[in-house]
Amino acid sequence: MEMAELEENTTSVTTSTDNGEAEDILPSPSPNDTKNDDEAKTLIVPEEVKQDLSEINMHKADEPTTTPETEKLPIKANSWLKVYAQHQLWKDLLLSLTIACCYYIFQTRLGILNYMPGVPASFKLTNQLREPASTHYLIPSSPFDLQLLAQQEQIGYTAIKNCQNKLMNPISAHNYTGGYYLAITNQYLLDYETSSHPIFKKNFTLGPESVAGNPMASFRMLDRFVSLLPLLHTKQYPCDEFKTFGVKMIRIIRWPNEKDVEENIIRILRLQHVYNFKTNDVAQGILANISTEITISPWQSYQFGLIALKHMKYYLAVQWLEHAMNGNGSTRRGTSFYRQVQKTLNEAIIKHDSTWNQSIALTTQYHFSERLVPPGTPKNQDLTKTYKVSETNRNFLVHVYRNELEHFFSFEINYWATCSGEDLRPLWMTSNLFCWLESKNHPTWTIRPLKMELLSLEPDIIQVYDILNDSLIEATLAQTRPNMVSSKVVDRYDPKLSQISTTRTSRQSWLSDWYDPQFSYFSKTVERITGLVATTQTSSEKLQVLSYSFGGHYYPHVDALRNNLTYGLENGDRILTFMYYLSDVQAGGYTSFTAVGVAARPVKGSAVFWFNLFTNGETDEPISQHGGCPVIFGRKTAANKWVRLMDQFQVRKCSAFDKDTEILHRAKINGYVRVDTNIA
Ligand SMILES: O=C(O)CCC(=O)C(=O)O
Ligand SMILES: [Fe+2]
Repeated sequence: MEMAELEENTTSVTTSTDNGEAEDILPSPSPNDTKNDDEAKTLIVPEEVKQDLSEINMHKADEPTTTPETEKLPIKANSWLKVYAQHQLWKDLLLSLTIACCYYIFQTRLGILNYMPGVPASFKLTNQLREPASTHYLIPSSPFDLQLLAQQEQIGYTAIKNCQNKLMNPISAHNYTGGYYLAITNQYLLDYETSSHPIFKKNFTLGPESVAGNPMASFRMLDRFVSLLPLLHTKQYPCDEFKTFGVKMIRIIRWPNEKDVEENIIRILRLQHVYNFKTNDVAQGILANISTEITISPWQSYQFGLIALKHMKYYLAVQWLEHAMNGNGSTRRGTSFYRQVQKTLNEAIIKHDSTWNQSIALTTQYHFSERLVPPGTPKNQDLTKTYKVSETNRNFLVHVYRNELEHFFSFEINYWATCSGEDLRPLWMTSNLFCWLESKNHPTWTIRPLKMELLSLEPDIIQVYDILNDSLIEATLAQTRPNMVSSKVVDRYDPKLSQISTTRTSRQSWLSDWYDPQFSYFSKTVERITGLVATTQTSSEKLQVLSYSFGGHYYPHVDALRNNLTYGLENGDRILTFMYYLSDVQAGGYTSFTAVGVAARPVKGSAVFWFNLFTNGETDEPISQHGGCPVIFGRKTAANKWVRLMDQFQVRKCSAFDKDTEILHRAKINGYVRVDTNIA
């Protein structure tokens, strides 16, 4: 399914949601609620609701009305509150407000966290207090969330470490509960000391950030919080310091739950799926040839298998379950754990094989990875041959795709390949690509020419370096960080289906040029580089600032809004995307141009830009299709400036069919300085 970017109509979305919630919570006025029938009548048809009513009746003109009109009326919360106030019905006003508040608290503040095994019931109750919506803690496994958690765990670790000595006292160690707590304490300490601790030891100040940017360390941390720490957070645990830590944790952050662990696993599975990381490597803590030395136990491998199965990544489920059984040789045959894993593995193999379909096999072999088990395949068959076919097949598909033939899976295969750094551009193109110094586009660049790099010809995709300074980046992030919310996408065919989605797992915030003069730099720079109009309110959208943590991605899409063009309809569609990179990324996080066959590397202070529309106004699809590759280590921040079509009528000539980009053309006319070495 094709998704397009949700444009900036968040205010209207929120408003309608608020109204929707409020409808349910307000008591429908009943005669018992009011003092007499006359008053009740006045309430039932309030003046400002009458208008809504007549509108609704207009739409429902043909429907037989069996129930009184007022009962069907979708009355807005604030309408009723106003009515109560106007009529000085203080009791009703108070009641409605109380119900509204309770509803709000239950819906937004209290998560239903029944995931924590071994946590006392009283503890669970307080634990249900979650952060208010719309802070940056909103998404499980978000970097800020994990960072704070990692920072706090330092305190918990010190408390537990002190407690270990107490528990090793011969009297408590021999007592039954003392022995139990000592065992768990030791297990916790070992777990911590083989994951987060070495990271903190390397660099104490950057410790929390490094844990939060490392999928393996984060997973191990969340898993400790969910499966080990609750066992210690009991009345009996002889360690007051740790109890204080637990209570503080609930107050200042929240206690992570199994959903957070699941989200972390999903992100690691996504990394495997896109980058083709081998399960055995991941279990050894190796991602993208970088060894984290943070490993996954057989029990945890089993959890990975279960989550992969739940999310229908059958080939990964099979691999993780196999690993749980024999991966590191420590799982003994015949134990109940072994049998449990075996049972789940059988289930996964059946599901895997039944989804195998010979007719689509050639295009989706990467989905099935190296484990190709079509029904009837003899065991121990040499699969290397089939794997090779898939490589050849992928190159073939790249070719097909470049020739713009419809092919369902090819863009996805190109996405995986380019995200991994493969260059699929044809020779005719790469041999004509170059870098140049641009000094004539605008007087600004006379003294400090722009470093331009052509990533693609027809259409031109250009990356330009060193156009942002660190202080502006800092200011932008500081300004937007508190307002980050999870990004949404809208269904191309049904805009009502806008939702937090798995196709786009970033967080975002909007920043206006008019908020602070320093932020107008982003629009001005677009104008000075592209020659388009971008600094007026109608010519470009506010800056959209994005943040991705590990596993965060944006599945291939086009930025043009087409059918979903509602916000700023009169300004026209998104003619050009100018995307600034506000950070480097430790590993991953490229921007893949699926049809062109190349990915831009995120370099802090650079930007990449391209036209989404032809000069005749139509969407340049699939060529403008692109996606944000999953971040492997670290965090990625970027910012989009979308330029709209209508205000460009004087600067970009319309034509029936002209794919050419003006920027390179103009540079050539200006006599640009060509640099043949790669700037990046
Ligand atoms: O993060 C990226 O590299 C791509 C982001 C993107 O395509 C978008 O926000 O529309
Ligand atoms: Fe995009």
